[in-house]
Amino acid sequence: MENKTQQEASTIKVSFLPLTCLDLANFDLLQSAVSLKQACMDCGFFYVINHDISGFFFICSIEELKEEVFEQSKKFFDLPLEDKMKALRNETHRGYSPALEQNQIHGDYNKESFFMGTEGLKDDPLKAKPFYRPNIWPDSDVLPGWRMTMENYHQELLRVCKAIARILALALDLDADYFNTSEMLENPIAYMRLLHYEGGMSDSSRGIYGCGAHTDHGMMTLLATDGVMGLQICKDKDMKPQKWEYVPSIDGAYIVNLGDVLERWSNGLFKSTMHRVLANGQDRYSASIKFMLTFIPFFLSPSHDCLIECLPTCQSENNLPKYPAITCSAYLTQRYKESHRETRASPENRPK
Ligand SMILES: O=C(O)CCC(=O)C(=O)O
Ligand SMILES: [Fe+2]
Repeated sequence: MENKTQQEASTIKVSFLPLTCLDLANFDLLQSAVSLKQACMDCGFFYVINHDISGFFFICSIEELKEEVFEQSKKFFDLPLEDKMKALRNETHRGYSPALEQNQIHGDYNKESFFMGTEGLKDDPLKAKPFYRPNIWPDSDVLPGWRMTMENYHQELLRVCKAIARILALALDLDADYFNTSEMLENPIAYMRLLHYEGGMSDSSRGIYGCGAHTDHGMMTLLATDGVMGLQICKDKDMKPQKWEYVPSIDGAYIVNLGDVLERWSNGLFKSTMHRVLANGQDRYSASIKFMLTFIPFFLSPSHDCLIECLPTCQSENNLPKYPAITCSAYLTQRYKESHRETRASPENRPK
């Protein structure tokens, strides 16, 4: 735990951060890849716009779906506690997590959340694996259509993630479709988290935050908020005093941040940057989806033990892999344990 002086100093220097904006409608993928590469090396946070994906016969408005997600999310969190507790989070991290559960444990106060993940299809051998277990849903009589909204959103954001992954692959000097194969993004582990910050005030001198400082575990996170300010990032965790910069929400854009898996794969070239949420007394809602992007051969369960290891384009004789290879299941299991232990795992304590 930082001492009081450091914490106070770390919150004095706050400013807004101008971030790169990735336009998915830009046909010049190489140009997009060049600016994305810079953003990923700089801080791993960027905006994505023009993510509505149109096919021959339809235009799917993810923006409309997003609004519905926020409406439905609010309806759920507005339910009496006893109704929400019927969907209480289970051992595979799905369902409702009340505000008090994380209170004091993570330094996250007044925050309630709802988790859902990727489900294995019927008769799919993956279904038996912990990361593919069935979700828990609120009662459909109480919240009709809730489950469908969340499942559609989850599905649509996977398409946005795949579009971003093409440009990320180019930025890493890989083929555009490197991540979009049946071994990878066809079957990703993707956790969605709805959050409701219940209007308390952060107090850094007492280690109280909406969401304490952390890095995200997976490959990338797509974040939408209701526009209430709160998210901050710290580009250099070793700088004293730490400098925290606000990342504002922009209408029609997602905030994307890279996670630890991509930092490992890219041999530290791309950053998984520490971030936190300051609560400012207002209610705040956010929805994030974390893509784990694992090497999972279609319909093969042993794939849970695939390796996260340095990408071929990120190593050379003079730049040897910095992180040992680790199986995906070992890595994710360890990270989940850490984030549910007594204190939130600090970025310094990530598995080596
Ligand atoms: O609520 C937010 O703005 C950020 C939440 C976050 O960092 C996360 O879900 O990992
Ligand atoms: Fe996060």
